[in-house]
Amino acid sequence: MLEIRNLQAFYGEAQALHGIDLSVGEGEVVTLVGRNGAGKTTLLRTIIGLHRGVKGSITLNGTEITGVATHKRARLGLGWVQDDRGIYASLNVEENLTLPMVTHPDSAWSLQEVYDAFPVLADRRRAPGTTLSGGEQQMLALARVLRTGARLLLLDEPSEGLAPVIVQQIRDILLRVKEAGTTVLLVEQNVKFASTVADRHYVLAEGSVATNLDNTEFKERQDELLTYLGM
Ligand SMILES: Nc1ncnc2c1ncn2[C@@H]1O[C@H](COP(=O)(O)OP(=O)(O)OP(=O)(O)O)[C@@H](O)[C@H]1O
Repeated sequence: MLEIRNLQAFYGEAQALHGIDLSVGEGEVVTLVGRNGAGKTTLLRTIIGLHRGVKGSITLNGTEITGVATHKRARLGLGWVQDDRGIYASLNVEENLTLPMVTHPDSAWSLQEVYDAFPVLADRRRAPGTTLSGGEQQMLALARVLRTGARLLLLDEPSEGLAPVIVQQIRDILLRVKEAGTTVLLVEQNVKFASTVADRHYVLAEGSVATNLDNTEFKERQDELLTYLGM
């Protein structure tokens, strides 16, 4: 579904990605792990089209998208949950949920499906974006992208800073998303969380792929990875 070849990204003169090769198959859940500054967020931003200064190839279902505008990439099936969650503070929960453009009606979640999956959003449907807790914001951000019907979700640290009970709910939703056949590429520093949702993992180091592990190998090497990541 997603094929990345020799991807390089720059901030001015400084090179942040040094020739990334990566692929994500249809229906797979794949994580990007790595120390701070390894290039995970830059890679996601490059895939969604928010980063300029890029060389190399990114294809989505066989279509080269490196020169394609971000909104057109969304129409091709990419959905992005950014790390600041991108909630409209002046709108309430339901308005935030009804705003996104549905790009793929067959896989788009209805409001009712969202409320069934995230009861807290149903309870808070009239609450302004500004009053939501971190966990509620993360759920809303995820729910909004599910409303579009995106076929490949790009998530930047969905579990970051959340209470264990919320992390568990996010995990359950991701497992449901996966069961429905949606493909997911996520940045995830929580190794335990990553191992409960993903099929494969790319470990990035200094803008390159250090290693690519299936989930069995990843679990076997969990202690080593935790030490490497400084956790
Ligand atoms: N706006 C920027 N201007 C210049 N350099 C940047 C900018 N954003 C990131 N970088 C550099 O690009 C490299 C990759 O950063 P990136 O944020 O993608 O890493 P990351 O793995 O997502 O780290 P973190 O977990 O801390 O978010 C780092 O060397 C970082 O210093």
